[in-house]
Amino acid sequence: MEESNKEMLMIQKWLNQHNELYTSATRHPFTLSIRDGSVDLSAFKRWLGQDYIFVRAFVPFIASLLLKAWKESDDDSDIEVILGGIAALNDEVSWFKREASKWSVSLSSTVPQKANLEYCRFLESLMSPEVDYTVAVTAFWAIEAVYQESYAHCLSDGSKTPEELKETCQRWGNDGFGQYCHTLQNIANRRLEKSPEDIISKAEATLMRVLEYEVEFWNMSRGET
Ligand SMILES: Cc1ncc(CO)c(N)n1
Repeated sequence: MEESNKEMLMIQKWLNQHNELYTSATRHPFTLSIRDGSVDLSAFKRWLGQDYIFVRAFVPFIASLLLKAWKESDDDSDIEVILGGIAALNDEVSWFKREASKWSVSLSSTVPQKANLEYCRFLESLMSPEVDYTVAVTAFWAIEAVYQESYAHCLSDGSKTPEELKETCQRWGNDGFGQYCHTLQNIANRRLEKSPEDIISKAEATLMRVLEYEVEFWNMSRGET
């Protein structure tokens, strides 16, 4: 391993080593098509309905992370950070309902697609008490960071994001959420620094699984089941 990697924090090292996979999740053709204004609105509506189902499954995952933080964390402030994430999700669920009615997407009749079911099943597996807090908080950071990076890119210089999709991009692309993701990354790095080798490799494998599920989730908006 080159010298620089030794001092580098674990997450940064992994993002360098798995840069291609990280880029395929954070610069996906779907979000790039939002950024260049060529997005197919039926793909956007498909994503909206599926993501509402995902966010509903995300709630118990974060609740389980709060419990792991309470039981295992060495730093009480982690609980407040995770609590902040739960509070934001409360607002997020109502945002989805408003946005869905704006696009006449019926959330109640949306059927979860295969990629969504598999991702939600993976989330559920991370809720098990056997899964270490360090592994789960690394997954939480990765899940949030993919959306923050993807949607921030739709708002940065040179973007031609359609006006009616800007609110969606702002939801995850805003600086405040960017700060929140950095806070999560710091928690994950702090925990990883003190973790034994087996936990570190479990966290790395989980990060890669999250990135793969995120790519499949974006692919789903194309409508191939
Ligand atoms: C699929 C997916 N990943 C991440 C996020 C961010 O919370 C989301 N809303 N949906």
